[in-house]
Amino acid sequence: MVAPPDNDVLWARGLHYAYQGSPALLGVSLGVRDGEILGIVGPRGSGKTTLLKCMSGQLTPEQGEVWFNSAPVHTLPAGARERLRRDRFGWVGSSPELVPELTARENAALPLLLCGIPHRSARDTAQEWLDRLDVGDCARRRPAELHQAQRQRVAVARALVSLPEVLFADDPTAPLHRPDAAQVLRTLTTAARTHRITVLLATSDPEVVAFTDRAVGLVDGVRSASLPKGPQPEGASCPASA
Ligand SMILES: Nc1ncnc2c1ncn2[C@@H]1O[C@H](COP(=O)(O)OP(=O)(O)OP(=O)(O)O)[C@@H](O)[C@H]1O
Repeated sequence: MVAPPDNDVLWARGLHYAYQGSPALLGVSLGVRDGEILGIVGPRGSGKTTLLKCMSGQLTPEQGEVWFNSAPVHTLPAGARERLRRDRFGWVGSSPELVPELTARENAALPLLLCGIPHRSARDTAQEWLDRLDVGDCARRRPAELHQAQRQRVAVARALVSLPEVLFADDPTAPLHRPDAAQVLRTLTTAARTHRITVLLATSDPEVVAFTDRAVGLVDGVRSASLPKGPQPEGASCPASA
């Protein structure tokens, strides 16, 4: 094994992964710099989710290596990978997987409570993130009482509340209308830049590239050329309160 370059917080080399023999990744290599917001752009089924899961330690690649802060992830035992994901990484997917019995604020506070933060402090911090994402007034409601877009904002708050070192965002705005999506992306990327959170942002929407520092393409499990950053969508540069 050869250690990755020092300035890459996350680094993958030659990742291969297949589902029951059907290939999803065919030798993907990728370096992510500290504090960078990196877009991974590709059509449906191109392997974005599989790549994020391999890089976050949720899946073990069949071939290839993943390194985080110059330490190998792909060789870690399951328990250590679980701790890494809980303590250092955040994840938000394209559908909000909230705990139905908990309120929006309790859902958003979960990562803090799991790290042993006292209840009151966790609740207050969760409320701040719900406010930033414009769902502060939904704090006491349970997921079934919220619209899909509100649930997704709660899921984004939950992903950011513990200020992870790396946030894996897998098409986080897929269930949102365009203006909603732009606002959530502004809050997410502003928070990441303010708190120096490294972000891997997978999307099938080329317009999302405007919110990233750099973007790479993925097609049929293979990296394509890096994508140019287009103009920001209207209002994308407005600062969010994060
Ligand atoms: N659990 C699974 N079992 C079998 N095949 C899968 C599974 N998950 C993904 N695949 C297949 O692997 C390939 C890559 O899927 P993946 O979800 O990583 O792509 P994606 O770019 O994230 O797509 P989407 O935008 O639709 O989420 C696709 O052909 C998909 O059908």
